Amino acid sequence: MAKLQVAIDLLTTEEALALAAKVAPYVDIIELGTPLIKNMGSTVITAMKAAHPDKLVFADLKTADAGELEADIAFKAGADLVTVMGAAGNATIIGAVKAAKAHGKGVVVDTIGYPDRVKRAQEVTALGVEFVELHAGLDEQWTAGYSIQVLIDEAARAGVPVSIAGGVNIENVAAVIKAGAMVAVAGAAIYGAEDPAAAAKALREAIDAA
Ligand SMILES: O=C([C@H](O)CO)[C@H](O)[C@H](O)COP(=O)(O)O
Repeated sequence: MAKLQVAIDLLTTEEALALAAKVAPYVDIIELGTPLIKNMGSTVITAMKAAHPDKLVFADLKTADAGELEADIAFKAGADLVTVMGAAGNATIIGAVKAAKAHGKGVVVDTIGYPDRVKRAQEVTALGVEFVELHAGLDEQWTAGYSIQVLIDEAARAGVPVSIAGGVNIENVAAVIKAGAMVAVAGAAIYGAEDPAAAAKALREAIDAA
């Protein structure tokens, strides 16, 4: 069954916990966004895991170097999954995977900004990562001409476990799952909604029906 991941791009632990409390019944993975972790530090990871021990807590570290060290910090704080940049060297990804194995947790590679996301997804899967995030970041999404269809087409030909992030919403989530993504990541479509719980519920239902 495909998973729903809520990306919490809010800036304080208090706001993140409040949102997670509303949407937890409908999501499988709670992502602590990079700006949130940069603002609050690893304490937000600990607070979220304590509040939601039954959910996978995803620390969007976007590690670019010192993979083992940064991953170890997040796993010790309570993370189940951490991200490493696909643009990082293989040694960084291998280091993070080493830390994940030591903790019984996992690494996700984020392909943001990488020219050939599918090729990199196939390469890093061989390094032992859990899955690869085909990701158009917020800046890319705000660039004229952006369409999530690019990521949907990439997922369909990746042939390795992937998630899709970058503008997932109720209009396109079924296509995201039908393309083969094992995880649909939704940030603004949930935290920016008037009723985040209703938005998460609708996404969950659309995923289950796809
Ligand atoms: O990972 C993200 C970004 O780099 C900022 O942290 C977003 O959470 C992710 O792209 C989800 O985006 P939207 O669903 O488009 O809000």
